[in-house]
Amino acid sequence: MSYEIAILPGDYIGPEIMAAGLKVFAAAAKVTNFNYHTTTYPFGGAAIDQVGEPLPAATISGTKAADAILLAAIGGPKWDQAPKRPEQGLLAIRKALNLFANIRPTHVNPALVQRSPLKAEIAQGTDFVIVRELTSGIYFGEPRYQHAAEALDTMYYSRKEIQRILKAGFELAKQRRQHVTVVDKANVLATSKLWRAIANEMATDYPEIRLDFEYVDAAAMKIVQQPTNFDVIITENLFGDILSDEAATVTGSLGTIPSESRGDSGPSLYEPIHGSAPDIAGKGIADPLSMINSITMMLRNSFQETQTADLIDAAVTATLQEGILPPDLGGKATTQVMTKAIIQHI
Ligand SMILES: NC(=O)c1ccc[n+]([C@@H]2O[C@H](COP(=O)([O-])OP(=O)(O)OC[C@H]3O[C@@H](n4cnc5c(N)ncnc54)[C@H](O)[C@@H]3O)[C@@H](O)[C@H]2O)c1
Ligand SMILES: CC(C)[C@H](C(=O)O)[C@@H](O)C(=O)O
Ligand SMILES: [Mg+2]
Repeated sequence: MSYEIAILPGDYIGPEIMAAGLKVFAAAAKVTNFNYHTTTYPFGGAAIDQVGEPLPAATISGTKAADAILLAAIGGPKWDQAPKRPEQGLLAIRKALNLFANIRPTHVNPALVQRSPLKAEIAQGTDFVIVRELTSGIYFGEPRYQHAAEALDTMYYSRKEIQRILKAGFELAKQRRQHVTVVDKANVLATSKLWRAIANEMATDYPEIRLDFEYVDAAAMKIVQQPTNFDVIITENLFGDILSDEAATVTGSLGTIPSESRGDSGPSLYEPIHGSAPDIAGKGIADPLSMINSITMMLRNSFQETQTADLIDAAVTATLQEGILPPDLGGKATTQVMTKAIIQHI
């Protein structure tokens, strides 16, 4: 049995952290005899440069046929004025593969409590997951236009779209601490009012789950004030985008957080939640942990390969405990030094 993994290195620090992650993966897989095969596809700005299109047809068909997809990050100033931006490719692949549920964990690693910008007593024990709706909402709603005098975006949600993301969140909460917080703006937005109504209906199917609601502005405050109060946050596309960068920072750095984007069937896509970090690209200092953590998330969730994932996780923790940290976590270790140190622990 060998798994087929589609690799999308992307732009700026994307190829740097992808290379690091794949080295760590290969070292661990060798020890556990885990079999896999990778195929690399152009995506994002790199694909615009190669073929004039951020999501080429071959990348769609190759990723669809794979068992899982690893993406590093796309975008950057080089393509900011391009007729089609790399980000359009990212939205398009999420839509093409129906990856409506985006799972973004916020876990404060005990080895990194001191790196959180929050006081240690507030940060420690933080362990929640943001379940972000990924293929609808204001990112995709029609009509949309930009004219010189005015512009329009539309926030749209159908009942079916809300039901399936809420279900994903409730099911996840069943395996965790049975607590769901739906984050919305139901004091203003019609879409949020529908989310609340459907969440309350669905709650009757999940009597074991404690369900509460927070307005997004208050939730943004509570994520830094009492992050341990959350277990599973379910929220719409744009709110989830914003809150997940905030939540990531509580853990010490945006540079460590992975994500899974999944649908009802077909391969999941695993990627760091951060972007292509053009400000540090080419300097060799990108934190590879977000990519490495995306690989362990893939191993656990798509392949049920806990042995290889545990091996990598233990090597990462041992490295951090030795005080080998990248600059975003307050250390001096380059991407290469981090990668070598982690491999030495495998
Ligand atoms: N999924 C994706 O591919 C994705 C996600 C977010 C943003 N983007 C794109 O990335 C580009 C840059 O966006 P941005 O600068 O607003 O956000 P960003 O997430 O790339 O960077 C924000 C800050 O975090 C730092 N950072 C991020 N990842 C890091 C890592 N692994 N190690 C160390 N530091 C890290 C950066 O140096 C920067 O200071 C934009 O084109 C944006 O659209 C892509
Ligand atoms: C690059 C951008 C389109 C993307 C998003 O907003 O979804 C990113 O910020 C993310 O969080 O994956
Ligand atoms: Mg984002």
